[in-house]
Amino acid sequence: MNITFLGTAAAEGIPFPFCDCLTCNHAREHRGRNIRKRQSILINRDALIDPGPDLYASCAQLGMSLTELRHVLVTHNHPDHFQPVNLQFRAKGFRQQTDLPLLTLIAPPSVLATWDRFGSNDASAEISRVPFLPGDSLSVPPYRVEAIEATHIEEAMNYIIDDGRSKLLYACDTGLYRDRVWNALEAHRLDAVIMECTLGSRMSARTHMSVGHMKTMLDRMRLLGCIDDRTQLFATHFSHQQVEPHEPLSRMLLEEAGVQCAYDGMVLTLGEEHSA
Ligand SMILES: O=c1ccn([C@@H]2O[C@H](COP(=O)(O)O)[C@@H](O)[C@H]2O)c(=O)[nH]1
Repeated sequence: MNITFLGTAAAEGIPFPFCDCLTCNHAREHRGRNIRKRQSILINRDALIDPGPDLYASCAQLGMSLTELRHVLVTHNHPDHFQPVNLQFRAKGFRQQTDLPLLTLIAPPSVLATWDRFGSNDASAEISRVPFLPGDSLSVPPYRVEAIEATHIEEAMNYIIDDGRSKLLYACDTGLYRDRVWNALEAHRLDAVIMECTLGSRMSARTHMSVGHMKTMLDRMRLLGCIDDRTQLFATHFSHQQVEPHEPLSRMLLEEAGVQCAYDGMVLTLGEEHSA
């Protein structure tokens, strides 16, 4: 499974244009891995999680097209994770010379309501919708997708994605899992975990993760046998208000939690990593 981080920031991005905190100012001055677009990942070339506000800019910057995209999974109904216009522009009039595969839109009902409220049309966007909720699973070859309940807003989900060779847990956005979620997770042996660490080392909250909470979650996963020393661990979805620039943040995450710090353009081939 190839995974490309299209964006690694929380709602505001880094730098946030309306902010002059140290992290935002450092990013403007030093750029590189300090610049973070809003959170989204591409799996292989055919599955995308969270088509947020920076999707087109990320693809342009990384030289990637989405013409092979077949599955879009949405975690929850927040505007930094789902922007209907990204998919509305799949309509034929906007790409007259290009045929696209039918797209499966896997999303909670609240996201599908947003899709409808923005005047979207499934037929013209060549989309087949699949209402999805925590506890649901389905097969969209080559993937098996399972949703577990996130601790964030109503209907928010994290996804377990299995391509038959490797299994990924995508854990954005969430706070500490509720007890009932661990029963569902227990059955899984994970090759990679991508977990939000919105709050860095500065604070804790119920609906987002700090490095302390991340360690608590990973310790419990280890105890249950979901992860072991071979599992690759990544932190992402950082808030400019809570984290330092990329280098000190990377050091802190590695030292305190044994976790790698994701950056925009990072590519994982489960077991390897190199820049796009
Ligand atoms: O505990 C928190 C929660 C949020 N923030 C900041 O707010 C934005 C938006 O958060 P959402 O919960 O995803 O709506 C987030 O990017 C943080 O910058 C926070 O600092 N602490």
